[in-house]
Amino acid sequence: MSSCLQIADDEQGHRLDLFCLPRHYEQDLERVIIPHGLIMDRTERLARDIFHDMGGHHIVALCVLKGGYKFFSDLLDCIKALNQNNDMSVPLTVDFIRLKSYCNDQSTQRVKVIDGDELTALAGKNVLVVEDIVETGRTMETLLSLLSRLRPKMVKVVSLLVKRTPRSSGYRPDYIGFEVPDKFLVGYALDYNEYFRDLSHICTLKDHAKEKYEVGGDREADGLKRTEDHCDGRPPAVSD
Ligand SMILES: O=P(O)(O)OC[C@H]1O[C@H](OP(=O)(O)OP(=O)(O)O)[C@H](O)[C@@H]1O
Ligand SMILES: Nc1nc2[nH]cnc2c(=O)[nH]1
Repeated sequence: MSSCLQIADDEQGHRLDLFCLPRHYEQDLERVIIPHGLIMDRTERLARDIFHDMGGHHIVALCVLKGGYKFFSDLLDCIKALNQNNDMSVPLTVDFIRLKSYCNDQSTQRVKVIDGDELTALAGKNVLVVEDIVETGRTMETLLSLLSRLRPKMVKVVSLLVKRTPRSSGYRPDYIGFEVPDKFLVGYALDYNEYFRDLSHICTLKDHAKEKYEVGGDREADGLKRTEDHCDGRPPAVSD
């Protein structure tokens, strides 16, 4: 089983005033759960593991947008650094796919392919899928089934985060950065209705922030379908 850094369920995280944070989110955040520096340190090690396991062959790194873009960029920078400083090196090319299933802090249970490159180029290739978080596992299982039809030579998945949750299908990526408690996380490109991607640390949200940036109004009364209809990838307007 892939080893990873465990963030315990009773981990309280860190006080906000110990870190630099954007002023526009100061009232919305609860705690810093994973500081940016720790993300970078763990990413460096994941890059080394991937380089040793997959090195020697051309890798197509497939970024799962939007949430995966920061981790993808930092992970590839680390692999590039290894390429420059080792006798062995691995040619890297990149591809992108955009998948969406979350609205507010819940899965709509339908994974939509919004857009992406023509992925037929993945046939016969060693593919490294780069994802920010696995929660239910639905997004990754949908993508892996889509990829299998393209007949790649090999597919490995790296996810920065895996959530410990009873909602999980049991799916585990090949490489995992951190295993995290069952809390909704934002920052480092993880969003809440498109906000908070512009935050460096991974944080929890205050309850009032979930209401402030909510899409679709009263979720209890509206039900899942209406909420899903309102989540079109455009950030809701919020007053300061
Ligand atoms: O394991 P799951 O329960 O399927 O959840 C994981 C997915 O949820 C998020 O995507 P989201 O739908 O929020 O789109 P985004 O990447 O544009 O933020 C995240 O980026 C993963 O792709
Ligand atoms: N931003 C964000 N997206 C998710 N998708 C699945 N789980 C999460 C989460 O905790 N935060």
